[in-house]
Amino acid sequence: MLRVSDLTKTYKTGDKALKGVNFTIPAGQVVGLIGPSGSGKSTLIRCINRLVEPSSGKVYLGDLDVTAMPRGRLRTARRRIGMIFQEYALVERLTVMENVLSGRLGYVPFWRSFLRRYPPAYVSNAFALLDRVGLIDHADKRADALSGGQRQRVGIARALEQDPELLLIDEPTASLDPRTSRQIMRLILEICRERQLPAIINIHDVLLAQAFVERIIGLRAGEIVFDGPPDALDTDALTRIYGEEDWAAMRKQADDDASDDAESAAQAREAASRLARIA
Ligand SMILES: Nc1ncnc2c1ncn2[C@@H]1O[C@H](COP(=O)(O)OP(=O)(O)OP(=O)(O)O)[C@@H](O)[C@H]1O
Repeated sequence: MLRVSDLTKTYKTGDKALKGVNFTIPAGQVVGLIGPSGSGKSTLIRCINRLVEPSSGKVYLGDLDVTAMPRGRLRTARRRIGMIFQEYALVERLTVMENVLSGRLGYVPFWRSFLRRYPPAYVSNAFALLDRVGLIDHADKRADALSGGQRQRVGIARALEQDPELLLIDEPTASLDPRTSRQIMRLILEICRERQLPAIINIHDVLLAQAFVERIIGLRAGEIVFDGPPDALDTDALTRIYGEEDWAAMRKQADDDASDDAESAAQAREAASRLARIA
C-alpha cells in the first residue's frame, strides 16, 4: 500500500509544483495520473521515490516512511519501488536477459553486478518473468534488436525482477502505436492484479487511461482536482483538470484507434462512445 500525505514541493525557482497532495493506493490498484503539462505529475512520481526531495509531507510504502529515510539508505527504499519509463531506459548493447537482471542491481554487491554474476535464483526468476511478458524466445537477443513494444516488455520484466512493492510508471505508451499501447496497458494491469501491486501510471492519453485503469487522479497546478473511477470523469471533471479542451479531436483519435485494431475495437469504441456522451 502507498500513502501520500500532505505532500508539497516548491522548487528553488519558487514554482509550487505540489500543494498538499493526499491519497492512498491499496494493494493491486492501478491509478492513472492525468493532468495538463506542468500540473506536477512528474514531480509527484519523483517525490515518491525521492529523485526529487519533497518540501514537506510524507510518503509511506507499507510501514516504511520513505520521506524519513536518510539519503544513504535510499538504495534500500528504491529497490522496493519499480520504475517503468517512456523510453524504456534499457542498456541497448546488453541482452534482454542482462537487462532484466539489472533490476537486481540494488540487491547484489558491486563486484557481482560488474562481473554480471547473479545468483541462480535471480536468473530463474528472470526467465519466468520473460515468459510472463511473452519474451522467453528473445532472452539472448540484444535490446537494440527489439521493437518498441518488446522493449517495454523488457522494461516491465526488469521492474518486476527487483521484486517491488510499488510500480511507478511514466508514460509507458507514449512511444508506441495505439494497438501496442493497449497491449502494454493490458499487460501492466494483469500483472498488478496477479501480484497485488499498487501502481501509478503517469499518462497523457485520457481515453487509454479510462479504458484500462480502475481509478484516475487528476492534477491541476499541483492539486488533486479529481479522484475517482473512470466513469465519473465527465465534462465537468475534465474541464476542472484541463480547462477547455478540444474534445472533438480526442474523439476522432478514439474512432481512428477503434478501426485500427479489430481485437481491441470494442474497448476503443467504448472509450469513443463514453467521450461522445460527455462531449
Ligand atoms: N527542476 C525544476 N526546477 C524548477 N521548476 C520545476 C522543475 N521541474 C518542474 N518544475 C516546475 O514544476 C511544475 C510541475 O512540473 P512537472 O514536470 O512535475 O509537471 P508535469 O505534469 O509532469 O508536466 P509534463 O506533463 O509536461 O511532463 C511546472 O511549473 C514546472 O515548470
